[in-house]
Amino acid sequence: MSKEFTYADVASHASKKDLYVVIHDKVYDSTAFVDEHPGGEEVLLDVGGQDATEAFEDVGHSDEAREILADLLVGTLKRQAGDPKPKIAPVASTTSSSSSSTGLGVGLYAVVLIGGAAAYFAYQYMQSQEAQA
Ligand code: HEM
Repeated sequence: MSKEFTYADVASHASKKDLYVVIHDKVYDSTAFVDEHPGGEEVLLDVGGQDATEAFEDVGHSDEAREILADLLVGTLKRQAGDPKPKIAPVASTTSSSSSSTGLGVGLYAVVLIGGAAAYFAYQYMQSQEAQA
């Protein structure tokens, strides 16, 4: 069974020699990895003892990076009243991108409808011009 940490527990591990980060509500001990991080130690130290989900996901880390994470796992985050809200999960961004593609679908539908209507009125106009001639 994995250990549970509160935010306060995690926040007490914020130094280079003892560095925990939270990503997607899981707690990772990144101490051994700081020096090896291809993105540099600075960025990791910046999020030490905090929720690094957004920072981690913004970079678009590879599957290999996620495998490294799995090895650093020490437990899960136990949220308490008053804790900061969870940072945006990738699931949420997938949902929003799929909903925006639905938006495009509706948009295209509207373009076809409006285009059709415009063609119809243009046709009517041409007919009336011909009638006048
Ligand atoms: C313990 C958590 C983390 C692990 C295990 C990790 C792992 C890695 C790995 C393996 C790479 C190489 C590229 C790749 O495979 O995606 C990488 C690159 C990078 N990481 Fe992280 N990372 C962590 C957290 C972070 C955080 C919190 C930031 C904050 C912004 C960050 C910023 C970067 C950047 C900017 C690069 C690109 C470096 C480059 O291509 O020059 N990483 N990371």
